[in-house]
Amino acid sequence: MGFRDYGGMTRFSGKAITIQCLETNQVLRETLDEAGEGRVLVVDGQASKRCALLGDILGAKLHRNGFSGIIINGCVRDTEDLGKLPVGVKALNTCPVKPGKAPVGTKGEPVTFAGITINTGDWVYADAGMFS
Ligand SMILES: O=C([O-])CC(=O)C(=O)O
Ligand SMILES: [Mg+2]
Repeated sequence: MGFRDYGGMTRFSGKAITIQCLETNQVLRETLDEAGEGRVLVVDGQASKRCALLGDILGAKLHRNGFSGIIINGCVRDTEDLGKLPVGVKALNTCPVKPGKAPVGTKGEPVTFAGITINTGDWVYADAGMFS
């Protein structure tokens, strides 16, 4: 599936919180305002490479609010800054295009990509070999 590491940590773990969205990251933005409590965001962006769902600003919030990391079936941007954060960020690729802001998507529903289904509350253990 070709997931790559863009965060400062390649090993991270925590309880999953699942999101599905397509080329818009408003549901992700709102979720990042919660207390992370070591959780891992698992975002099914449906493998779109047309825009990035996370960049330096949301990445900083991910760290500040106490999430362990994020796994995105989609793209990120601002990767130089993401790499300085002590959180995990796995994504398919980079894309310079910003996402839409429409509040469209699901949160807390099971997501399926890379051949596995992840539910909110599942424990996720990520390392450098994950999904590669
Ligand atoms: O614009 C966005 O939503 C993504 C982004 O670049 C950031 O989080 O810095
Ligand atoms: Mg940015």
